[in-house]
Amino acid sequence: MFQQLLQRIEEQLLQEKPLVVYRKPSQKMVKGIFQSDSKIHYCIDFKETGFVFAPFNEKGEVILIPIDELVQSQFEPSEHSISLNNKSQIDYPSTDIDEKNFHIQLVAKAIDEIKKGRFKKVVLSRLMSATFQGAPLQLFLKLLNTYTEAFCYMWYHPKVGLWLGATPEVLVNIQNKQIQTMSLAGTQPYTGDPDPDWKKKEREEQSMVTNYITNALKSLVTNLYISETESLRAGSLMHLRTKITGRLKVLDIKKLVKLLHPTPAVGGLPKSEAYDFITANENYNREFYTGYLGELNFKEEIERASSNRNIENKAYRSIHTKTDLFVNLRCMQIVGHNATIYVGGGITTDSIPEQEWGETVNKSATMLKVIQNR
Ligand SMILES: C=C(O[C@@H]1C=C(C(=O)O)C=C[C@H]1O)C(=O)O
Repeated sequence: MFQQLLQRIEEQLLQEKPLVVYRKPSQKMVKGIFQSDSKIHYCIDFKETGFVFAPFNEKGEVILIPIDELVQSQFEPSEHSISLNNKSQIDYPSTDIDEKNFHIQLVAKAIDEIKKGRFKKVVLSRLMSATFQGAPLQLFLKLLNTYTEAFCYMWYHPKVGLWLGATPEVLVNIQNKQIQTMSLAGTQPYTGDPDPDWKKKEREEQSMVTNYITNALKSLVTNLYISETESLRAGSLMHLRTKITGRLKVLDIKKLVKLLHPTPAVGGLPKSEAYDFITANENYNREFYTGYLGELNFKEEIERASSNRNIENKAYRSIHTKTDLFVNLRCMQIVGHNATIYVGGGITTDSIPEQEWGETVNKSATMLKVIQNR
């Protein structure tokens, strides 16, 4: 069965038609969505059904792959999955000294602006290049094997390109009017401790994200619930996560997504000042990195056991509409045998530029491990 899905993906790529193949965190089901033509469809009012792929730029167009054909199959991660603990195994591509200096100076400039009061937090990123052997589909299989707790995907559109990723971050899950989101920020390498100590800088940086999201949601939801903050492992990294749930007063996905994206976990705070700083200073276009992607308005049939209401003792079914969107992190764009890997980190007044550089190097390991089959 899984073999059939792989064949269908290869066929679609050969025909240069749009597709997305993905697996949600902690699930075994891999879904492939195949578009029957090569057009670019856009998501306009978020009432459409399909797989969305949105850029970081809020004003940029959101691409939609309609569900012309859906093929799904269970995937069993193989026993030979890649080890996530051994940092020394990675061969980091040599960096140009200018590249490193540029990032360090960029972080220093942001810290200055924070001290001047222009904004409180900004997420700064960079790209790096690496070459790989084999086919992109091989890389996707390695992602599935390695990052079982992440949302793993391969997305392709002949007019846009090919992207792969394994993200730990949910933008929002919506089922009927019930929503779940998260504030994810703060990073340290995973050393084997599932609940490490966190410094004040990381705690503050993450709580800024939690506060932003809860304030943004206040007017839209009832029953707002904020969980305890916990450590979350994402491959060879640890983050701080707080889950936030609520019930929408009115189901308006467009409004909700507009409010959440980009969260201060990938943009900054205040939103527009941080955004302006990023676009004026980062020196490259993030495109779909730190955008979002996932299922929009998928119909899901839920079968429930018989109840008193069900006299004939049949299971009864109900149709739910579900939206599951993820933030596009730990991702790369593929052209031929070259991968462009995108990495960033949150800057606050307590940031140390050299360490922020190191954090982007650590984050690049997520994709490099897969590229290098380490
Ligand atoms: C921006 C990235 O990650 C985000 C930034 C984090 C941080 O600043 O600690 C942590 C998780 C993500 O919300 C990235 O992975 O490129």
